[in-house]
Amino acid sequence: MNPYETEPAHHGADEDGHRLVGSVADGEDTAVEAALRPKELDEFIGQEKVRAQLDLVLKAARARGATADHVLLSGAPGLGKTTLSMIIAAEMEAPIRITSGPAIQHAGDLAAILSSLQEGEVLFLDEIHRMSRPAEEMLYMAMEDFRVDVIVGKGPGATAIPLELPPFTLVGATTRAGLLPPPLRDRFGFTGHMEFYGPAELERVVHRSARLLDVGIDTEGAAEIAGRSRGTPRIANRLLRRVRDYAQVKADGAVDREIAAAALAVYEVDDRGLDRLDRSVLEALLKLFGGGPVGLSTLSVAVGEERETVEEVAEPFLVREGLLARTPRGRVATPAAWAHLGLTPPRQVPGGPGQGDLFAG
Ligand SMILES: Nc1ncnc2c1ncn2[C@@H]1O[C@H](COP(=O)(O)OP(=O)(O)OP(=O)(O)O)[C@@H](O)[C@H]1O
Repeated sequence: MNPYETEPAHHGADEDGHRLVGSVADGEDTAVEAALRPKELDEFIGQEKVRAQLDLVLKAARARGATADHVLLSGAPGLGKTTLSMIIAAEMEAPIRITSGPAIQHAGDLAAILSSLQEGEVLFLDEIHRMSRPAEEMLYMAMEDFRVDVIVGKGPGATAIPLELPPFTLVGATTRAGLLPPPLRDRFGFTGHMEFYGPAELERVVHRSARLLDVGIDTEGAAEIAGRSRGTPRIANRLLRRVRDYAQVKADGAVDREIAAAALAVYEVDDRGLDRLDRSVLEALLKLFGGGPVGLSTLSVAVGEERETVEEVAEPFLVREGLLARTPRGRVATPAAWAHLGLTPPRQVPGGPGQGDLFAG
């Protein structure tokens, strides 16, 4: 692990990338996403607040003939941070360079990138919170003074050679703005928080992508996919591609509610966007432990998964959906979880311990 990493390693990230409902990009996403990215701010669906704020920042910079202020975008994977950074560059009619925090291990790596930027260029730094500390410190000066000190030599003979940089716009992306050290956060002129998308917005994403992929889809078919997309355009686009396959093989290629539901049933994505892993966690919690509380380790053994997989891959969405709660005594199912799986909660003995209490800890 990188000694400078400011966040625990993403045990779950690789696994998440292999799920149909994972929000991290997989190989196929990378290949297809370029074609599906909105190219202008007006084309970008949802995120009204961020869009309106960014629109002002960019228009003002353009009117002044200046380079736009540095922009920080925070939000979960797949919500459109890369897409927005490309839109920023397009709106500023500037070229864009794309890199990521983990790719910059040494300050020298960053110096090489910064010193080759053109005037006005947009530098997109994904996962900026995972950059090494020395690179981060170099970035402070570059952002503020458009200057870096390049250290030449080692030990007592080392000298710092100042290097002027052309003005550029840094667009940093992070899953959690709170992970950034305050001096770095403070150097951004504008921070946009990306929210999960609502069903109506996701429907628009599905319709737009279907048009670009030349897939016939009706309103109900799009709604069916949107409702299972976990608030995330990347997942909506991925589900659409799988539904398209199904429609081509099993029907005439057109997508309606029935086709979408049947296709996603094949892939075990239920009407709320839960997949096999999510449901097996919920089922174990409800059927084996009476809804909890049950400790994470016990729950993970029961599901046959690693602790990290349950905690980092399955739970965040279950918590967000209000199906599972993390309490000091262990994991607890909510009434919505019982309802979602069509099960009836056991009757609690007044004052007595819940069945799952036996397993808590
Ligand atoms: N507002 C939107 N309107 C239409 N499509 C969108 C929107 N936001 C994202 N998408 C689509 O979702 C996909 C993923 O978006 P993007 O790569 O920008 O996400 P991201 O937040 O940068 O993810 P990561 O953090 O993993 O890099 C792209 O194909 C993009 O076209």
